[in-house]
Amino acid sequence: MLKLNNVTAGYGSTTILHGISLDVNEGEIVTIVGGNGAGKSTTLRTISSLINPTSGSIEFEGRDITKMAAHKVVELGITMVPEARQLFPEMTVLENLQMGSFTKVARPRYKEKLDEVLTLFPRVAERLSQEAQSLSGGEQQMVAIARGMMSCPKLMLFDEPSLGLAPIVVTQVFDVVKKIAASGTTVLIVEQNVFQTLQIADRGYVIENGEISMNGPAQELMGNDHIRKAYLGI
Ligand SMILES: Nc1ncnc2c1ncn2[C@@H]1O[C@H](COP(=O)(O)OP(=O)(O)OP(=O)(O)O)[C@@H](O)[C@H]1O
Repeated sequence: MLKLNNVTAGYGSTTILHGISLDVNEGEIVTIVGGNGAGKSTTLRTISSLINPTSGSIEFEGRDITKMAAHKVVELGITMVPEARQLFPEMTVLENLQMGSFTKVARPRYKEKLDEVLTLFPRVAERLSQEAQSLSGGEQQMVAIARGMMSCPKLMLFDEPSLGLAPIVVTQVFDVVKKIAASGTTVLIVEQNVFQTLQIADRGYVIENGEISMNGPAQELMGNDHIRKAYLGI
């Protein structure tokens, strides 16, 4: 479904990703794990076309999206749930959800998707008229995920959805990601919370200093000595 071939990218003259290659197959949950500053968010920004690769290519459903404008990538069915939520703080929860359904594909399905996300997130349903900035961190994360779902994505990119949340909320977030995948949306998730992410993922890639240092089935990575020492603290 998604294929990165030897992608190099960065900011200005600073190269952050040094030839990243990875695949995501339809129906999978794939994770990219790694420490601070390894290049996880940069990888997602590059897939979303917020950053253009300096070399290499990106394909989605057989189509070359390497140089496509970001809004066209969303139209094709790739939606990112950004790090730190990035809601529109002074808009209500409902207005934030409406912002998610601006695409051609999503507009006619607005009502159906709204019902779906409000069933999945009953706490969000209770807070539709509240300003987004007045929600708790966990509630904001749920709204950010719900807003992403409103665009009817085929592939959802999650950028550290567990960041800064209490452990019980982190577990709820991972449960929601699993449900989204079970309902047919393919998931690529980047996380520092290596243990819980590998538990829900089918496959994983480890990124270190902008390079993929290891990849394989999630269960296998969880048993790997280097990963256990470096990321799981075992
Ligand atoms: N807008 C930017 N301009 C310049 N450098 C940036 C920018 N955004 C990120 N970087 C740099 O790119 C490197 C990789 O950052 P990135 O956000 O991709 O890492 P990450 O793996 O997601 O880390 P974290 O888990 O800490 O968010 C870091 O050294 C960071 O300082």
